[in-house]
Amino acid sequence: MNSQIEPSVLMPDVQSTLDERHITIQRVGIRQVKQPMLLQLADGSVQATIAEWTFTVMLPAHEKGTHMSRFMALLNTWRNRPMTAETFRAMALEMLPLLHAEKGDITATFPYFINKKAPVSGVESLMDYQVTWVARAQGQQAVVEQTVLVPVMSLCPCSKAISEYGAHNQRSHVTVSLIAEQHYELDDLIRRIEAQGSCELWGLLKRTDEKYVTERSYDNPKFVEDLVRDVAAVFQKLPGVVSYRVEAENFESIHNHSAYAVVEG
Ligand SMILES: Nc1nc2c(ncn2[C@@H]2O[C@H](COP(=O)(O)OP(=O)(O)OP(=O)(O)O)[C@@H](O)[C@H]2O)c(=O)[nH]1
Repeated sequence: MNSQIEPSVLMPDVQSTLDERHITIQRVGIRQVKQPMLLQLADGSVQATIAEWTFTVMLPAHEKGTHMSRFMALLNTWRNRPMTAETFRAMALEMLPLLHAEKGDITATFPYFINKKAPVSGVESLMDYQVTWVARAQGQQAVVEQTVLVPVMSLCPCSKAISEYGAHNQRSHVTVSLIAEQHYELDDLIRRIEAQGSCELWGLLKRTDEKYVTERSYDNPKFVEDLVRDVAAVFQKLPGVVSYRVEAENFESIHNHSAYAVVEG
């Protein structure tokens, strides 16, 4: 064997052969890839997190297999570059020529951390929020959808109205998916959503803060319907919004099931 020849050239390349079943595959790729990820924040700092990635492309009917190794190769070239939703979009556009694909999607789900100050004592602690970015690319265009899951507190208005004292309350998950013509920072989206809960959450609370949270939620009761409507009203008014979806799940403390609502606009 000639030692100058790259060994893979001599190997059969099965995925490059012709397929005769005439079936286009809408999405083929890899998923459940866990990798460190750097986020470029608006204040110039960089946050380290870990993302779970999915990469897919459309495969034309005549091609037997995609270039499976190139998804990971793409991720490798981006792994030290701090990401924003905009660079994530650029990554999806870069994937298409690399994979010889007309169409493809990239999804990354990761925890995002905000340093919050408790409402009375001012003690600082981190809160985690689950974020998902989906970039859908076709030709020269790519659209990014940002989804954030924001935990808040909800207190039942009915329970408050019918009870001589107290009211049942619980943790609620408010999940907003947004496609917009202009960029919205994660902090900005999260704060707009948190403001609509009966009360927001913090990682660390002292007794003075706990009193505040208890009274604030009591003064601001919300059904699951109130949560989705109030959050939807915020996103309806934001400039450049193409579409939004607001979902709320209340982990009811008086039931072993959740109350649930969705608004799409
Ligand atoms: N297409 C495809 N490849 C698979 C699958 N499972 C494992 N692989 C392997 O993924 C490996 C890398 O795929 P390719 O990107 O085509 O590798 P390559 O031909 O060395 O690289 P390129 O020349 O860049 O295409 C190959 O060894 C494939 O056999 C599968 O279900 N589909």
